[in-house]
Amino acid sequence: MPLGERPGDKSESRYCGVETEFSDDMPNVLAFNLTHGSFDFVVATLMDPAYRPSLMQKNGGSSVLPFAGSDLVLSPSQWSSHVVGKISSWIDLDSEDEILRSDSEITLKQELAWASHLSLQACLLPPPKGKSCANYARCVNQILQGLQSMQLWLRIPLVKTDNDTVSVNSDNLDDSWEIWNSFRLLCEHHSQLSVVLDVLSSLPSANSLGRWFGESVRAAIFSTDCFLTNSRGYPCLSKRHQELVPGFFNHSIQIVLSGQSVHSLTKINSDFAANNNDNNIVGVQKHPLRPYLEYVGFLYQRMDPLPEQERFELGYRDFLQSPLQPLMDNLEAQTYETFEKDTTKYIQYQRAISKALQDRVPEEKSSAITTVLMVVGAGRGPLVRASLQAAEETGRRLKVYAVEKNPNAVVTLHSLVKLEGWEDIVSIISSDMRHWDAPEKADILVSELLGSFGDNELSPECLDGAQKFLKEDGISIPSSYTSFIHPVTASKLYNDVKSHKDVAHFETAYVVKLHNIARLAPPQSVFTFTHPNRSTDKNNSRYMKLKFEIPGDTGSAMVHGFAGYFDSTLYKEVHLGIEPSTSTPNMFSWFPIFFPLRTPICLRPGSSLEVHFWRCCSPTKVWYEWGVASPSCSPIHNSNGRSYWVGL
Ligand SMILES: C[S@@+](CC[C@H](N)C(=O)[O-])C[C@H]1O[C@@H](n2cnc3c(N)ncnc32)[C@H](O)[C@@H]1O
Repeated sequence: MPLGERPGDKSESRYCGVETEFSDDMPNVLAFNLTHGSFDFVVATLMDPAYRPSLMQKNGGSSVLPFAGSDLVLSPSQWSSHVVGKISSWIDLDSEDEILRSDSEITLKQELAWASHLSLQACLLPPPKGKSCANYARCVNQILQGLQSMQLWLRIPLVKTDNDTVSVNSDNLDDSWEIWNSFRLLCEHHSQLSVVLDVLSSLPSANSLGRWFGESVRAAIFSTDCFLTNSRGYPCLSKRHQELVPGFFNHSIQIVLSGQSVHSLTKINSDFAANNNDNNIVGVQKHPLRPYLEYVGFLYQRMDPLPEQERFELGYRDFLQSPLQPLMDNLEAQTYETFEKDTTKYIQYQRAISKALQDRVPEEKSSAITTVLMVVGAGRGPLVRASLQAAEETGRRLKVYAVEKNPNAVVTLHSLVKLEGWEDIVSIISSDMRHWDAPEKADILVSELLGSFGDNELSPECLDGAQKFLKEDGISIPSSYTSFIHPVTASKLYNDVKSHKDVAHFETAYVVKLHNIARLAPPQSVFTFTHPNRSTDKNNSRYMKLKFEIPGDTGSAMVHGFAGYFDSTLYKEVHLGIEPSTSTPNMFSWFPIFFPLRTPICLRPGSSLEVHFWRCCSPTKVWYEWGVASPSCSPIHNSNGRSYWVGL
């Protein structure tokens, strides 16, 4: 039984497992923990802990390996849905002791072969014993090469001691993230290798915890030692631990409970019997960890339900999409329909247009002057509608030209004008705005040609062409837009890009609803474009060098790429954008953009990251190039736009 569906959150259930001792009676382990204890799965030791291959040989013992029962004791679906295999915790593949090392390697291989035979979904690997884990990683890496679909979860204690005196490049050996990082680097970021965090009673700083949300963390093990006791004698967590649990749930990290009950069950059991007025319950004791599970369930239930839009977007989380090319391609009806649902965007445009109309025509002349407004890139008409509503709201007279180069959207525009009775006010022009020979000049030019990175759908090039029919003192809405980036840990995105096994995918920017990422520094602005552009030099190429300072208390972190955003000033103080610190609430037209790095770069606490971004233009295309220069150099990505470009 999952921890339950919260009201309004039917799409996402959360599960809670329990770590169990070795038992060769697996049906009983499942009955006790799942049926009686209400856990969803067990993390069960697969092999008798006393087993050592060298002892078996010496004693000439049986060749039957001492696993926890045969495969037949549970059904295949019970094994795969309810059991995570736990690899013997004594193994130490980096021990100085050759016999122990060899025993460990043999046992690891035997246990993982058995787990594959049982079709388990995942196996929990014990934490590396010391700071050096090369031989352990080598052996796991060998196994990963031939593994079908099973996941390997490396157990890592959640430890980072604060050390204010850490200097750049010093080995901060008190940070367990370093062990994980070494291990996964040795295993080349294998996508079937992930982390399980062992949560301890004291927690690292919030900054340092945040790093883990960009890593592939599958579960968090809470030992009963982490729990405090509330005034009624029941287990509860410290405030910081309490805050961590919803963070785990939000990032699809399952909770596993472990250890012996350290809370007196006498009272809890008598409460249990008193609350269950059922004769059959007499003599039935609660599962010793049930109060802990109920507490975790309580923390889950009290989380705020996801807003409707977030629920709708669950399927898009961390899913890479190619950015639209609305200039080169013609958008489909479905895409326009999605845009048109974003009422927030049109409300912002309407506010901007209203202000511009009021500034353009004083109240006393409102019935005498007709403002010429051109919507360039009108799509199926929502900005035409917003313009007409702004005119009505402000009492200004309007003449509208709706310019659109997509012939299919022009069909919709014609039927809309007829349907709404706009024939006298709105003229439809089926043309590319860059080549239209306008019969008169506009007072206001309204467009929405913005991509997730602002200029990436070639708004600058289109508006440079269109501004020839804007009056000298005319207004462009938007009046400017700026792109932003910051470095992120995003191991899922990195692995998804890597799965294509080519350079081209690493040199492509993706639109993605970022979720399981860690933001390593605040965003900084990259390129700004202002309209109308009255300068004589219409060069839209840009170059920017940025330096990000990594906080000293975070610990080291991995950069897998850069998250990109935009903010646009529509008119005066009316803006619209997705840069996290100023983003327009309840607007969903744009997900962020992601620029990957071919090789992730490790950042030390207190160090700085120097990155270079270029916007390059040729007569036929526009593209970005990017590269890191410090702390180490990456190749320049997307040289000459060889992998990713936007067509003019
Ligand atoms: C992002 S959509 C916005 C559509 C509409 N304004 C809205 O808000 O739903 C951009 C529109 O501009 C059109 N467009 C892009 N470049 C254009 C150009 N050079 N000339 C005319 N239309 C263009 C596209 O076909 C598309 O319909």
